[in-house]
Amino acid sequence: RDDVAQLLSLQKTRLDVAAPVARSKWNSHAPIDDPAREQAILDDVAARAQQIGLDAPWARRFFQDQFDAGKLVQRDLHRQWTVVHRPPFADPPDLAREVRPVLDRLTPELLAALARLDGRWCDPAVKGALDELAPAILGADYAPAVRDKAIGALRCAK
Ligand SMILES: O=C(O)C(=O)C[C@]1(C(=O)O)C=C[C@@H](O)C=C1
Repeated sequence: RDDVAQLLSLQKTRLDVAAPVARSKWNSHAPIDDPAREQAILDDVAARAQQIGLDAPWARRFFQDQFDAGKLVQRDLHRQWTVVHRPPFADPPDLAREVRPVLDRLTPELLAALARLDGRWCDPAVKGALDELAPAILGADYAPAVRDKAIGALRCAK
């Protein structure tokens, strides 16, 4: 249960970075989707996963889900700001120097949390903890669609 809580908290911390990314891109007009950046993270994830004995294709899928969940958050914010004709932010965060390093620090922490759970997604205790804690930890601030996207790879496949 503690391992699940820790994983979900790290996922929440990563999702919380979507808002500063969105503010930076609102000012710079950079597209929300950055496939080259995603590819670079996924290649790093696959290499690190192998080193710690995690299934690399599965780890990629998990991180793709984290990108997609974050992009739902970014798009929703941009939609709201478009509706109200929001002017540029006065003090936007610097994407490369301030925001992406936060995401990069979370990558090995997330992988370690995943490795601790060791693929036990069908273990009743893990399933129960996920069902109970995902709404509490992720659902506190994020819509069900965001939460479900973020935990897609953690669901028992049986
Ligand atoms: O770094 C960015 O530009 C982001 O928008 C963040 C992020 C991510 O979650 O890591 C999400 C979407 C982009 O396609 C690339 C990466």
